[in-house]
Amino acid sequence: MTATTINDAEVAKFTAMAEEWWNPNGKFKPIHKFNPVRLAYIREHALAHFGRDGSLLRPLEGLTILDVGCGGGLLCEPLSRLGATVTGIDAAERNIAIARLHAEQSGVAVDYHATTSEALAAEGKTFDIVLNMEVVEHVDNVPLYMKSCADLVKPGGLMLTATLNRTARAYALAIVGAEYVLGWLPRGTHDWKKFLTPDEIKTLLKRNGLKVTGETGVVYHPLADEWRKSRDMGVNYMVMAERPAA
Ligand SMILES: C[S@@+](CC[C@H](N)C(=O)[O-])C[C@H]1O[C@@H](n2cnc3c(N)ncnc32)[C@H](O)[C@@H]1O
Ligand SMILES: [Mg+2]
Repeated sequence: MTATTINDAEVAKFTAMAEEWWNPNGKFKPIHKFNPVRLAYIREHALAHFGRDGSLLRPLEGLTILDVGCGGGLLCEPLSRLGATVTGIDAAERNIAIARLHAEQSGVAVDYHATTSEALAAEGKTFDIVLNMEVVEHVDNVPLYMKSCADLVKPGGLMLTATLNRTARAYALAIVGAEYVLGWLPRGTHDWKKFLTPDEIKTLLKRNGLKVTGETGVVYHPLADEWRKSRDMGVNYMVMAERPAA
């Protein structure tokens, strides 16, 4: 049997929620709220890394982006609007169907496929930027997942990872708080044991030939009802890495 990163129960869970992706007040409300800060992070680092002029209408023109575990395409669409050539993949076929329909209705070009990072890496595909946003805590075989995501990064390219830290605070906020007290997320969305610390993520990136070049925490500000970057990586965080040019 070939090794897979697919956890059937996780993929079934996301399949069951697929109709909700583009509802800003639905089950993915936290991701909608979270989207501006991570889009800004991706945009800022893509511009800096590839020497692009942010004042242009489509500053990412000519760059290829792969969004692994793209869900309904909440990142794919705005990145395509910024000019990038975007491919979105997800293990849940239903997500891909919803993402395709929405992109079509919005008049945005995104190349969507129901597949996995390991399948795409086996084909030898590579991209300027690989996004790994809120997925690693939902997969099986994390080493294979991180290796295949890293293999998909071109020499000189970037990989951005966002996930949840395995701390007591993340348990209190992301699981007890978000799922049970506030009801922001359906109960059972996250399994604390599957969370990875920034050091574990960085070790996996380095092991697969990437150089870690940045990291930030992301924290919710209740009064502003807004997520912002922070030095505090204790709950939500993002890590940036690059594959040295060949
Ligand atoms: C929390 S959602 C994040 C969606 C998207 N990246 C975002 O942040 O808007 C996790 C996504 O990963 C997908 N997924 C789970 N396991 C996967 C795997 N092994 N390979 C690819 N996608 C997977 C799920 O179907 C789901 O759409
Ligand atoms: Mg998650």
